[in-house]
Amino acid sequence: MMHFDVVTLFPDMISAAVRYGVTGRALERDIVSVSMWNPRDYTHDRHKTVDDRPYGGGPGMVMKYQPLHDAVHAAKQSAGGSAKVVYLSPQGKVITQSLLSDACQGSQLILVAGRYEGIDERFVELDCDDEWSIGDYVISGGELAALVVIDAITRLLPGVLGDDDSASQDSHSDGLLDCPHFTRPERLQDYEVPKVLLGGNHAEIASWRMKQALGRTWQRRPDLLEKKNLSAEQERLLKQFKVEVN
Ligand SMILES: NC(=O)c1ccc(NCc2cccc(O)c2)nc1
Repeated sequence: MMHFDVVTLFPDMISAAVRYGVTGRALERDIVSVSMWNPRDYTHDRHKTVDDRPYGGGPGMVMKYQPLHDAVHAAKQSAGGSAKVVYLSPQGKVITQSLLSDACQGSQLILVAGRYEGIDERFVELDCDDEWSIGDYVISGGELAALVVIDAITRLLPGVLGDDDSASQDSHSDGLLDCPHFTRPERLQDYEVPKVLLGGNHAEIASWRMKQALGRTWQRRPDLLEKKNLSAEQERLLKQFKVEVN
């Protein structure tokens, strides 16, 4: 059982989003659990203050250390597991499929979702083990980033996806982009389904799919291809793809 604990000022945002699809089924089957911890519940002043003005001036507010620290402490107590605390921010390490598959090994992940201009740096330094980013852009809070992490990790857990190998067939699971997919009708306007997919030759279909994955990666994300050591067969298929497109 993997425990996700989300420290967030908007707990309903998290609980509402994880109820659907793959994550919803994983919750029902107790493969994962998701708990929310609201820093506002760990304030002790009348106004339940979670933010304050930035030292040095400037626009916006900064989340205070103490409510965040106490919320994380409560999350750690709840599952007693070896919890890893991750702060989601544009300043973090950009997540990849391999980083997420490594994260599957742990049993408890505490995800801290910031709002406002950010959080007191001393919380990042003292209480967080890692800082992750879902990409080089800024959104209004870390909650959507936490949901991306929860979804992407949950899919990788054993038993979550239908036939296990569909996760391994995911794009980016072998460092390549996904191949094209088709379903009925066979003909749409002048665009036909590739004939090879209509036959039953599974070996031929598998190599067509690999060729397409290699070709699309070469065309759209050559940076990913740089990182890959291709097998002789993959090199042959990519070469064939390049000939066919020219
Ligand atoms: N790329 C991301 O993972 C990401 C994460 C959070 C976020 N917004 C909240 C926030 C939190 C901290 C600093 C800050 O500047 C903004 N925006 C983008």
